[in-house]
Amino acid sequence: MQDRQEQVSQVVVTARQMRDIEARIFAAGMPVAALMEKVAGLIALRVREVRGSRVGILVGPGHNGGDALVVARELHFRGYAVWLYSPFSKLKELTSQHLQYAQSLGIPYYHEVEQLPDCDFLIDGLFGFGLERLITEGIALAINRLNQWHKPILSIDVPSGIHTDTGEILGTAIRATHTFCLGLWKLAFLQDQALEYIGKAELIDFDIPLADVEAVLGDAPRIKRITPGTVKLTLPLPRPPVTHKYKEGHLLLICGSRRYAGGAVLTALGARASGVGMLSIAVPESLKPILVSHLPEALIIGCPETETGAIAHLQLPENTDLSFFSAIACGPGLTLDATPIIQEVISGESSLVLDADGLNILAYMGTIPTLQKRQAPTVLTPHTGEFQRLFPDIADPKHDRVKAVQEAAVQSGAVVLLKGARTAIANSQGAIWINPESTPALARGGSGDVLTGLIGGLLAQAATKKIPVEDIVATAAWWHSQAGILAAQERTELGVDAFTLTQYLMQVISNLGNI
Ligand SMILES: NC(=O)C1=CN([C@@H]2O[C@H](COP(=O)(O)OP(=O)(O)OC[C@H]3O[C@@H](n4cnc5c(N)ncnc54)[C@H](OP(=O)(O)O)[C@@H]3O)[C@@H](O)[C@H]2O)[C@@H](O)CC1
Ligand SMILES: Nc1ncnc2c1ncn2[C@@H]1O[C@H](COP(=O)(O)OP(=O)(O)O)[C@@H](O)[C@H]1O
Ligand SMILES: [K+]
Repeated sequence: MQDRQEQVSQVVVTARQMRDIEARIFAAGMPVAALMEKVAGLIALRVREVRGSRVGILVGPGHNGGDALVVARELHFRGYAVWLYSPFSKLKELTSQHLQYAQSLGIPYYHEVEQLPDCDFLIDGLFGFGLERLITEGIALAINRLNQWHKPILSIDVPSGIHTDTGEILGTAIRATHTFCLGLWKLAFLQDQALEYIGKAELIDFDIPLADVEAVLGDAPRIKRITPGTVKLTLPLPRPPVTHKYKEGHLLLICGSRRYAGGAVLTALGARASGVGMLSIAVPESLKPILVSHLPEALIIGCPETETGAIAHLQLPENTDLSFFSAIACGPGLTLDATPIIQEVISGESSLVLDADGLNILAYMGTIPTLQKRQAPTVLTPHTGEFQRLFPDIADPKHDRVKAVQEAAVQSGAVVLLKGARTAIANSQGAIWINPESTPALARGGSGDVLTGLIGGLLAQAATKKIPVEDIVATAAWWHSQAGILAAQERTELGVDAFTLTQYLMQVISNLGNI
């Protein structure tokens, strides 16, 4: 049984779902004003840990503005110098009452941003999850001006101007340095396009009953955050005391070309870190010595080469065919000349991960519909460019990455992992995992190859276990980015080349503690 904190940390909601959850709480008897008081009281406690005592408070027309006013009042009583800014003449009733009281306490109130005195930081309560329309005119100008002050801005719930679900910028938006997400993680926090505006994200848990969350989310496919808790349930640890190498999975990697030898090595090192029982690596014959020198434990299968140095066709050892392997990962460094290989592995019956040129060949051949017919699981791991080539009829993932990856998984019948700052994974039933933490240190050639090997290795080890494939892919994505984070902490964001990344993978698991 997971504890409350762990369960809450996995939940992701849309604005609509949040509103429905709150409606149940109010219907059960919790007064709206009492909830606002509780939530804003928790925010005020957090704000008091921030350095500075002169605070500008941005007040919107809805309950986000109400939250801000409760925070303003609390800071005022704690001795802070507090100034209010609100360009709105019409406020919701509860918000209006809080404004009236704040004014009665003598807290100054301005209608123009220029009137705000110099302050140490700002608190943004202009709009929360109720914002649905574009921000225009005076308010947009005010937000742009406030951003230009380059003061720390602490946003309440979401940075004002960000769409709570898609993370789109609705006209303009507050560039927060810190955002306190209230109650449950909103989807925007996991959408790449919102990240620059959110700053450091923190969840303020205000005791939403999990029964209400369950009632609203129901049985529909969920969007979930990947957490250490979910990862621990999926890792192939502890190993059974009695086992042997073939029981711990046999992964076949098919990768590399004369032009791209390094990709094969990186994929293989990612696979090695997964702990897979047996690793076989099919490469063009001329790459064999490099692979042997990097991975003496692996079985290197040298294959005949095309004139350009790509694998011409697979030449597996005697008495071996593709069904011999628990999983196959295929693609990094292949070049487009390896097209027949992709046709062969798709028609095979092993779990299959396709990446890089594997995906490009797939796009070129237009074989997405045939993936639906595969009996064994297929995992596709595109970055945005590969995604667009593979799924040209799906709306640009830049607008809503989560929706895009969901559609792709449904369309292809595969588990699709869309790479990015917040990597998203979907299965064909529409369920989604999102990796909530990563580092731009990974935006570097070759780091995706490492991920492919890691996914392949975990898939091979899970072949005989009943773990959903998307859970395994999610675990690999989390593991990969945590290694990046760890490496960046020690070596800065410039110090995480893909080889170095592979050297940090094991430490992530040992840091996880007892499993
Ligand atoms: N429910 C609760 O009890 C709890 C809620 N909590 C807090 O409440 C927040 C949600 O509050 P909310 O629903 O009042 O919406 P909010 O985000 O403040 O703004 C909507 C207002 O903005 C207006 N507006 C919209 N677009 C506009 C535009 N472009 N330009 C100008 N105006 C525009 C819109 O007007 P309308 O569209 O109706 O004309 C409406 O008046 C939530 O994020 C959290 O902080 C917490 O305290 C926990 C308890
Ligand atoms: N800004 C970023 N923040 C976090 N992770 C990133 C960022 N940019 C890229 N990544 C991660 O780095 C990896 C890059 O993979 P990919 O584009 O396939 O590179 P390559 O093909 O060169 O190996 C992916 O796992 C992706 O999620
Ligand atoms: K806000």
